[in-house]
Amino acid sequence: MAVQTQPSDAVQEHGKQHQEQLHVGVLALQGAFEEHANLLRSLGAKVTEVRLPGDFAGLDAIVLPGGESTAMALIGERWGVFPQLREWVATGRPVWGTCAGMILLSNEALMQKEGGQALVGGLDVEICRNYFGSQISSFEQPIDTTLLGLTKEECAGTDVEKPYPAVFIRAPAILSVAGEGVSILAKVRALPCSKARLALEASLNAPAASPERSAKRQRLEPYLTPSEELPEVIVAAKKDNILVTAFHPELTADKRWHAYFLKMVREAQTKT
Ligand SMILES: NC(=O)CC[C@H](N)C(=O)O
Repeated sequence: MAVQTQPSDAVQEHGKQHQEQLHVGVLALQGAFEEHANLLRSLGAKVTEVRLPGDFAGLDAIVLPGGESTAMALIGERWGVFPQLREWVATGRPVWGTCAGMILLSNEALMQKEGGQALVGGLDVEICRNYFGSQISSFEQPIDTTLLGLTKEECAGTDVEKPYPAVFIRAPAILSVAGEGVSILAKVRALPCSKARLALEASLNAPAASPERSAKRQRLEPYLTPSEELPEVIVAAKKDNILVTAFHPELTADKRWHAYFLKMVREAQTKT
């Protein structure tokens, strides 16, 4: 009997698929993790819900969903998943934070809950929690996504020219970028809600007069001073393998942000 030395087409095909399937962890402590998992699966990824340090094994990327960043931080510290996330981000592995997840990935968060909150950090930006207001001030806003540079094929059939329907729910906004190399992917024009405005003003009162305080005043000035045009805030940004969006791409049928993230993960793999 002839010995088969070449793998059959079926085996090769299976091997190819196996090699190409991305394995994405979705932080599942609280919030909209299931919706992310479903969308990622629909784009061909294998998904694991991450609750404990042992759940990181074999992952190519992690998504931090929307929800309540303070609750996630409390559980995440207690269950030991936050220290591991910090290491994940610090070693340059791909990660995407949406809404609460974006708060967790920023190095500085204004309007924190009383007593402060733990962050994962990694992206050198200053964000303001609940910039746009409370739950009842939720809104949908079309945003331009041409900067993502996706083709129609990469977007699972979505018309990339069409504005993207971004859903904002108690969303944060990026007010300033401190470090080098942060690409701004989307902006919207909006004033801070009254609570956020008060918090921004209060943050300028401490510490005592110092060069840091005047630098901060300069950064926050556009959000506090009335002008003809509404101030612009950043709602999507990327640096190396960190992606953040203030809105909730898992709550729409449009898959372009998930497709973009998976593309970013594949590119990260070819670089290593
Ligand atoms: N929809 C959301 O993820 C809201 C985030 C929430 N404002 C927080 O601070 O965690």
